[in-house]
Amino acid sequence: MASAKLKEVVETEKKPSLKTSDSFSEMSVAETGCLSIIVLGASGDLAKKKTFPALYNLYRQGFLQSNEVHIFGYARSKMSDDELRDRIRGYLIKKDTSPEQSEDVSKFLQLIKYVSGNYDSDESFQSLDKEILAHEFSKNTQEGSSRRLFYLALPPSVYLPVCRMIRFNCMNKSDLGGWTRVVVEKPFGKDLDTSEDLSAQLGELFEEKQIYRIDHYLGKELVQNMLVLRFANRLFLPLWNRDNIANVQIVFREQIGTEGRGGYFDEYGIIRDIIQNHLLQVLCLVAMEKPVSLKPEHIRDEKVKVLQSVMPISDEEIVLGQYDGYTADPTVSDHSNTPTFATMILRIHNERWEGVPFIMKAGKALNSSKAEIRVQFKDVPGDIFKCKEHGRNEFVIRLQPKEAMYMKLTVKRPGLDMSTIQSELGLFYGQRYQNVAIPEAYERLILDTIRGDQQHFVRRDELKAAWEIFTPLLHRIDEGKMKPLPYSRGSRGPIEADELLEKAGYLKTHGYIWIPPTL
Ligand SMILES: NC(=O)C1=CN([C@@H]2O[C@H](COP(=O)(O)OP(=O)(O)OC[C@H]3O[C@@H](n4cnc5c(N)ncnc54)[C@H](OP(=O)(O)O)[C@@H]3O)[C@@H](O)[C@H]2O)C=CC1
Ligand SMILES: O=C1O[C@H](COP(=O)(O)O)[C@@H](O)[C@H](O)[C@H]1O
Repeated sequence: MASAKLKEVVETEKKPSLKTSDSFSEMSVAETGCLSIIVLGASGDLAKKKTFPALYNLYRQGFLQSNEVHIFGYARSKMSDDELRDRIRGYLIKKDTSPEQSEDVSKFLQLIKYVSGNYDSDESFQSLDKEILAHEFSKNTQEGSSRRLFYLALPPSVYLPVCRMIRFNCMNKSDLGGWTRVVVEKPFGKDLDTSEDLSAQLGELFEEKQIYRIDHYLGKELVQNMLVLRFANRLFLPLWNRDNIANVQIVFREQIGTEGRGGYFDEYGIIRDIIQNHLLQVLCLVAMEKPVSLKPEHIRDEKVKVLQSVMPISDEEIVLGQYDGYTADPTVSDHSNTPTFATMILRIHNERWEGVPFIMKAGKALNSSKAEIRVQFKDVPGDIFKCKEHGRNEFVIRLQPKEAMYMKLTVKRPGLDMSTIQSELGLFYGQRYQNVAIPEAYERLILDTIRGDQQHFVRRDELKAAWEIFTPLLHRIDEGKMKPLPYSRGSRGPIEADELLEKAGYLKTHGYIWIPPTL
């Protein structure tokens, strides 16, 4: 008996914990019941490309154990368990997958069961509940201690009926340390009113602590690094303000257009798809004050404050674009006014940031794919080197691809002359952390939902404040009062966007060429 107990302890120590693993956040109850993860919309794009691969990666690393977890795919499409597994397999097996990994994939796929049903049918959700219960009984889980995670990989139009069905048919049966949590994808609404309406209705069904509004940018390595960078480095503390920073750019560029998602995109546009959520979340982390602690509520309190300090966006500080050929997509309206590109300036009215433009830029069908934060510092006062032509210090945090951060610096040009040149100090993750696999954003965030850590999820008041910033502008665009400018596929977007940047005070560094480090 004693040795069995010892074995159990050792095994628990070896196994990666589903509880929050570090002192950054707090966790509470002992969780012993089995875990059911239900992916609603299992036949869809997000599920196959992101959700199931993230679950597989968690399984592979031991965060999901086959003796306690079961995964249910749910959608209307008729298919067998094996048909769903075959669809997913193609996204898990790569050219370089080893035979051992293929075996792991097969074992993982055996944990998946498919249930077909409608999104507004009690009967369908009662069948789903029966399947989940059967799994829970098979694991001898005491009723009430089981954990149920519902992931809505679904179009927003069905969030409410689906949440109702979960609430009335599929909840964890009583409170014995178990739980029911619901992960909701963006977009959460289309403007302030629709979002508030959705929040109010969801709020009648679930408590805030059960709702996980996912924004996958919050799961990206360098986005998660932002608070550490800002608040754990003495170097940045005194510089991070209006006295030293001239402007900040937060940029998302994508080479692909809206192919395959034209119908969805045409209804939402680039501001709702990227800027109102992903880029705004990044802005919060760049601009917020130091939280009292790293508790999720303390961090989110500070994010809300900075959002509430953003001023209304002026029409003179926006450039919208639409790429040539966008409306040729049969799922897009011929006369669509939807922007596929936008550059705009946000201004934060507080002591730290008054007068510093935050330039938000996002576009599809551009000449490159990347996401980055560029913090441009002011000129050195009393410049004795007359080095203005070499440009300003700029701190760049490249979120993707190839995570990196580097500081553009002015140095003495090597050689006999006393002249200056622009160079850089850099940290390139691929080079510095060669043996570390950087987790996918979804992987990290799904693990957080299982651990009950809401730090990297969007709170209701945060969402409201975010919609308050963009709703007036979105309404002007929806009413056709603002028109997107045409731009060519594969270009930088409308030329007017670069002019806006210049007007905002961004100084481009001329003649500087970054030489990527080699391993
Ligand atoms: N795809 C992506 O890259 C990303 C998606 N998201 C968000 O994730 C969610 C899911 O996206 P995605 O997977 O692309 O969506 P899909 O369009 O692929 O839809 C998912 C599933 O929902 C069902 N469905 C589709 N349309 C309807 C409808 N009108 N009414 C009821 N059910 C419908 C279909 O399953 P069936 O017919 O079998 O029931 C479909 O397989 C969305 O909220 C999206 O905004 C967020 C970030 C990235
Ligand atoms: O949410 C979305 O994000 C993707 C881009 O995600 P990334 O992690 O590859 O940067 C974007 O393509 C899509 O339009 C949007 O809905």
